[in-house]
This record gives sequence, structure tokens and C-alpha cells, in this order.
Amino acid sequence: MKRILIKEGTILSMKEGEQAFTGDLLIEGDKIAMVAPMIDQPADQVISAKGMAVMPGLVNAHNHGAMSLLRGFSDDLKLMDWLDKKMLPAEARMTEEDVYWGTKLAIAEMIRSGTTTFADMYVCMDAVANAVVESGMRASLTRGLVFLQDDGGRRMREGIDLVEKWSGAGDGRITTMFGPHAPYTCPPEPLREVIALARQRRIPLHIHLAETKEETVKIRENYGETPTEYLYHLGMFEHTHVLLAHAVHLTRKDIGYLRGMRGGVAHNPVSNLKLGCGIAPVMEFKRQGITVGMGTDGAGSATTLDMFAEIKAATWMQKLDYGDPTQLSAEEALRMATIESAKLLGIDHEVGTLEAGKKADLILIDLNQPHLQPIHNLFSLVAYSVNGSDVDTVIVNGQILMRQHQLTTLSWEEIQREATSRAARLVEGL
Ligand SMILES: N[C@@H](CCSC[C@H]1O[C@@H](n2cnc3c(=O)[nH]cnc32)[C@H](O)[C@@H]1O)C(=O)O
Ligand SMILES: [Zn+2]
Repeated sequence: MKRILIKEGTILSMKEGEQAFTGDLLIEGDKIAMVAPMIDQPADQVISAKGMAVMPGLVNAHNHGAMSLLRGFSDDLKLMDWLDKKMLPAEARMTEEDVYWGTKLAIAEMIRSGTTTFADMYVCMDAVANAVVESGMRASLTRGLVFLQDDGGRRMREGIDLVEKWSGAGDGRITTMFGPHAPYTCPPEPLREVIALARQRRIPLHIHLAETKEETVKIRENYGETPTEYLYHLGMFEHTHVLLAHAVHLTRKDIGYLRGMRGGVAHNPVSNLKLGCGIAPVMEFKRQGITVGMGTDGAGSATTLDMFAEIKAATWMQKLDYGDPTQLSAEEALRMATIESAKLLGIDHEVGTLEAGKKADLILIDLNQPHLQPIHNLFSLVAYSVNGSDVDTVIVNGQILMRQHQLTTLSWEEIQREATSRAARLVEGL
């Protein structure tokens, strides 16, 4: 079993109540064996973390990886126009190979910016899973299900295939969910069916909820209730772990329906800001004991997959909303991007904090730079001053995926070549 010893780092374990301290971390195989002020043990590889922060890898709780091919192609549009007129037509041209390279582009960006796990909802999930296995990332995969056309059965079959074929693959790095896309793309019948399936097979659900005002209007016209009530009355929150992406437009009553739910909300602040969706009631969710994690959404809307940008935006939005800078602290936002997101993916027993027995998913951040000195409070520094590009080293499941900013499992030249030509073909004439 390979042993990697990380020496003299500033360790931010993200364990409840633990402050940063100078120390060492020992990895044995795919696990963290020990975290302590000083570890004097033999190792196959010693990494000096002097001048670096060592923290859990970030967990991106909502993404559509392959949409990185559509980054910047149609910005500054309303969500429904963006989706109907631009994204869906471009996505209709996507082949398995496009999804494979688009996902690799996303993974390269995520590793470069310190993300070690992501939740992905997309199509051609064999291609996505292959990209995940080859890159060494950890992921929760979902076949997104839009039930507006008459081939819903085929989509559902693909969703089941993903779950059957890929759960536990990549040495356990891959988990799966069922993914009804959103209340406005899933009528009651197929939605009921997916909920029953998830319950039978004990597989979590991943769905978009109440992202825009328009969605709430549309669902009220169709069903006479809010999007949250619509899901609640179909039984989605009973006995099922559910990952709700966005959850921006909820009434107080809606929030009450989520109390005690398994799973929780993936907040996507940059995407919400950029699309002008609104400010999700993050502080209210937290007060009600609802788990809130963090994601980027696809690069087609958010335009970047840098979780450090989300961490900043999340805090700014709550502070602005309340006119009160004490809302959503640096530490709380970092917790959302690590352990709380891990809870949403149902893998908090494996990742999200640095402690013995958990999987070795961690990042080293180079603090020896003008914008990261001096160091008064590491929570503040990492939440408010670090950018994704400051990440120096990334380890997932005990495997080094990036060292001194160099990707070790992916060829950037190849990804760039493939992504450029494929992206051009997808948007031609649109
Ligand atoms: N179009 C597929 C379903 C794909 S699921 C993932 C879908 O989410 C869509 N998507 C990406 N970002 C957002 C968002 O912010 N809100 C709602 N949908 C989104 C994206 O265009 C993609 O098609 C089908 O018909 O079977
Ligand atoms: Zn999304």
C-alpha cells in the first residue's frame, strides 16, 4: 500500500470546532491514516506543504460537466430562452464523444481549482463515467430526465442502466442518483414513477427546483401550487434522499415542507446571480436544519467551475440580502463547499473533512503569494482571498491528480484540441 506523507502544512480539517494548526498528514492507500502536529513515519513519497494550506477537496454538488463545451456561447439571456433556444438545440447535436471530451474539459478545470468530487446531471452517462474513471475524480452521476417528448421510456431506461452499471465503479469513486430534471419538465405521472423507483432501489434523487420566478408562475398555471408543493404532494420528500438544485423561490410554507427531509439544497450562487434568478433563502434553510451545500451548475450558465468563486458569492449574497455582514461567515461557506455538499451526495462518511479513516481527498493551496499574506485567520483567507488557480496539489482516493499545478492523469493538449473543434461544430449556425 502506497504511503504519502504531507509535512508541515497549515491544516484546515473542517472538522466541527477545529481551528487551523501546523501539522502533518499521512495517507495509506486510498485513506487518510493520521492527521497530527507531527508524524514521524516512513513513507514512499514525502510532500512538503510548508507555506501551504491543506484542506479537504471541494465538493461541487451540482453540475452539467459537458456543458463546458458551451461556455460563453450564449450569455445574457433569460433562463428559459437560454435553455430552449440555445442549449437544447446545441445539446441535441451532442454525440457520446462530445460528452466525453466536454466532461474531461470540466474535470480538468475542476481539478485545477481544487474540486475533488462533483455531482453531474447529464446525458450519455457512459461517456461521463468513463471520463470520471480515467481522470481519477470522485463523482455522483445522474442521467437527467426530461419528460416532454414521447420517448420518456428510453430516458428512464438509460437512467436505470447508469445506476446498475456504474454504482461503485472506479474503486468506489462513482455513486449514482436518479435525475428527474425539474418540475417544469416532468409531469406528475413519470415523476411519480421515478420517485417510486428511487425508493425501491434506495437510490437518491437529483432535481432542479424553483430556479426562476417564471418557473413558479408556470407550475401554478399548470397545477395550482408552488414547485415545492408540487414535489411534496407527489411524495418526493418521504423516505427518499433528495438533492435539490437552486431552491431560490420558496415561500415560508415551502421551506416548512423541506424540514426533516433527507438530502437538502445545492446552492448555486454564481449561476443565480448571473441569470438574475434571485437570492436563495440559505440562512432560513440553515435555521430550519435543512442541509445546504454548494455547486456551480454547468459552465454553460455559470461560465466557471471555480468553487472558490461560489464560496465568495454565497457569502456576499446573504450579506447583501440581509444588509448585514455577519450573515453566512467564511467558515460556514467553506463548510457548505465541503462537508455539507458531501452530505447532499450521501458520502459524508467518506469525504468532506480531513480525519483518519476517511478517503484521502485533499488539496494543497499555495499561500506564498501577495494576495494571501499575511495570515490572520485561515477560514477568512481561504473563503475570501483564495482563487481556484492558487491550488497547487490535488489528491483523490490517495492518487495525486495534480502536483505543482500540473495535471497528472489528463492531457491538457489533447483536451484542448478536442474541445475546441467539437465546441465549434455544436454551435454552428445557432
Ligand atoms: N436534455 C436532456 C436532459 C439533460 S439533463 C441536463 C439538462 O439540464 C439543463 N440545464 C443546464 N443548466 C440548467 C439550469 O440552470 N436550469 C435548468 N436546466 C439546466 C441542460 O441544458 C441539460 O439539458 C434530455 O432531454 O434528455
Ligand atoms: Zn443545473
